[in-house]
Amino acid sequence: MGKPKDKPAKQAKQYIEIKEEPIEEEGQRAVQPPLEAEHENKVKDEPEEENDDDGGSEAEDEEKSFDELGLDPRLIRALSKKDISISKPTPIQRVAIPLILEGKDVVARAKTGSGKTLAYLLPLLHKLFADSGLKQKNAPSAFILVPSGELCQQVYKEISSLIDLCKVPLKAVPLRSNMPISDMRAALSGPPDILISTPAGVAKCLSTGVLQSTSIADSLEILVLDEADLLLSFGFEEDLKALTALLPRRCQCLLMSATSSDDVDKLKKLILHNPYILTLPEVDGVKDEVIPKNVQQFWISTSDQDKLVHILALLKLELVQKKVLIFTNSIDMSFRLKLFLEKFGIKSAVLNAELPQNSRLHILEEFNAGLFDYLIAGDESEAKEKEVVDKGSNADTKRSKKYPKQKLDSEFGVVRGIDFKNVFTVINYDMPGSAVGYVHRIGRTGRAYNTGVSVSLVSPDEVEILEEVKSLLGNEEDENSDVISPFPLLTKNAVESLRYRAEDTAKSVTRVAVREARAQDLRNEILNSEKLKSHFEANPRDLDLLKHDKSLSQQAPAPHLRKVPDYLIDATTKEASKMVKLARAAMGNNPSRRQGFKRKFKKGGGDPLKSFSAEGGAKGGRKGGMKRGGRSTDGNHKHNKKRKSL
Ligand SMILES: Nc1ncnc2c1ncn2[C@@H]1O[C@H](COP(=O)(O)OP(=O)(O)OP(=O)(O)O)[C@@H](O)[C@H]1O
Repeated sequence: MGKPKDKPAKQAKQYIEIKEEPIEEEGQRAVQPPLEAEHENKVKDEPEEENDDDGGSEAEDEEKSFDELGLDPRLIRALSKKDISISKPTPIQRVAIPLILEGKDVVARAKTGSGKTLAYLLPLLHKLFADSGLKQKNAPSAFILVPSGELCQQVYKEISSLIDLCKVPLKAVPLRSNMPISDMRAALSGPPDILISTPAGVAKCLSTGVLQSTSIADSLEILVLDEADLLLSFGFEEDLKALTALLPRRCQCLLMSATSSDDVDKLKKLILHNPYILTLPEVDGVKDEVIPKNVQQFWISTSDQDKLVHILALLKLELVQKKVLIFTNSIDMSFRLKLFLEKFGIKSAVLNAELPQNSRLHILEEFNAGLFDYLIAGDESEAKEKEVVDKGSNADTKRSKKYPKQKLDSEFGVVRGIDFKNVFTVINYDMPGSAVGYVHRIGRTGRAYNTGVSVSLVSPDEVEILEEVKSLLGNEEDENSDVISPFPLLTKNAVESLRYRAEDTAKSVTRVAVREARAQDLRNEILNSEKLKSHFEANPRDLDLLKHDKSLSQQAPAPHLRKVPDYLIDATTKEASKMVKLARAAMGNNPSRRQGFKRKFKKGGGDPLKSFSAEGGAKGGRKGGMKRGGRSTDGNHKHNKKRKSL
């Protein structure tokens, strides 16, 4: 088994800023300052190391393999056997893995989709392989705490597949706080080596005696807080405090997060001990590293009422590539959109906190497996934040209050951390309520260095939040550089050509129709949920049992709405649509080809989104690129100062 060959701190200096907290005096981890208390340790920068005296160069570090990080060969083989073979570590993995193997506490903040899960899972498994069977235990050796049930399942699947592929006798179990106590007891009998749960799940085990605090103190070796920025905001503070008091001094703690926040700081102070803090550097003062560079971000200025016709034009005229994940801020709006799109023959599924968990997991699995192309996610947590900003001005937000909060699953988190596979386009039908919410939503595309696009529909009420996002992601030194540009492929003509049909159809999607569809979907999914439970127990790999993008309206779409007549589409839009299709064909379904595609277009300067001008038609190459001050849809031209290169 190899050892890390370079000092980890040195290894990826060029990618990640490493800060090491000063050594505290020896003490019990159990004696922790209260959450509110000021942490006494100050973060200090690592001493400057101008020259790489170990001979390591930036290029060499980029080439570092998993093997050179000192990981167990079984894990490396397992990575190569996964559905999408993983051969080279991502930057955060390159830095975090050796530190974790050395036993350090680590705080890792890295952009969405950058591979944080494997950054902690691989060294965690490596350590458990080595320790396996050494000591009789009464509780799991590792706890992985996540903020939502979906993430719990996702992490569990990832661990289970690695354990299976490595053929080691380790056991991981996922836990839900709403599980019956008898199920919890059965899950923890043994005990398993790894427990994946929300903090509430662990708290329930403790309060019901399923887990003993002395067993945790004796057995726990590693604690991971994944999506740490959410753990406190999802209301797990008390549960975490209770657990902290039980942590043995030797327990290694890891904290993973895509964004930094006061909550992350609180957790760091509460739980970690002399951690290495891995954070992304601001490259040349540019802060947009939070969102991967390979995601092109666009916006469209529109009134609230016109959002339907705009999204129809984007999807029906094929101006965005599939798969498409669409965010709304309420469940009602999700169903309204689904019903509306159905009328035009566009099938979609809705994901929301009201559905039973089995259904939600199955919807995610089907979408990830490519069984349908459009998923509408009701991201109500963002609406709540937005309500404060909006003072309740949004009609759909108001309507959603009819559905009492307790009906929704409080551990549902549709946005953050969920690894939606191969989503090319994220559309914000409603803008999220916060800039951080925006980062997490957009992070569902461009994962693992694939390319992606985001398009936000921005009404006058939402301009403020757009500005917040711009200032969060923008380049302080060059105020004119737009991180989010006006969407260049949708012309005013294209929108107008669909306006009559869209407005006429929108009238038929009444509140009553929405309410009925919502109730119908819930009934279907409750039935499905039971079938799913038993079916998946018997056939864990079968994805084809139930389809979630079924039509909810009674009538089939009218033929004239299903197909947009040729005479309605102007030449510019046809050209734009053709280019998007060509781009899709060039990429195929294989995500790994996307990178190659991007390189290909880069060389020729012909990425359609970069080179197409809605005014002048597609010309390819730099000359044909969107001009300064060029105009996309009405109202956007003023903001079209300069396009960010990717
Ligand atoms: N070294 C790698 N090479 C290629 N793909 C990878 C690598 N590591 C992870 N991935 C893939 O990248 C995707 C995103 O990884 P992951 O979910 O860990 O991101 P994340 O940083 O946790 O994002 P988020 O902050 O949104 O949760 C996953 O599909 C994962 O399988």
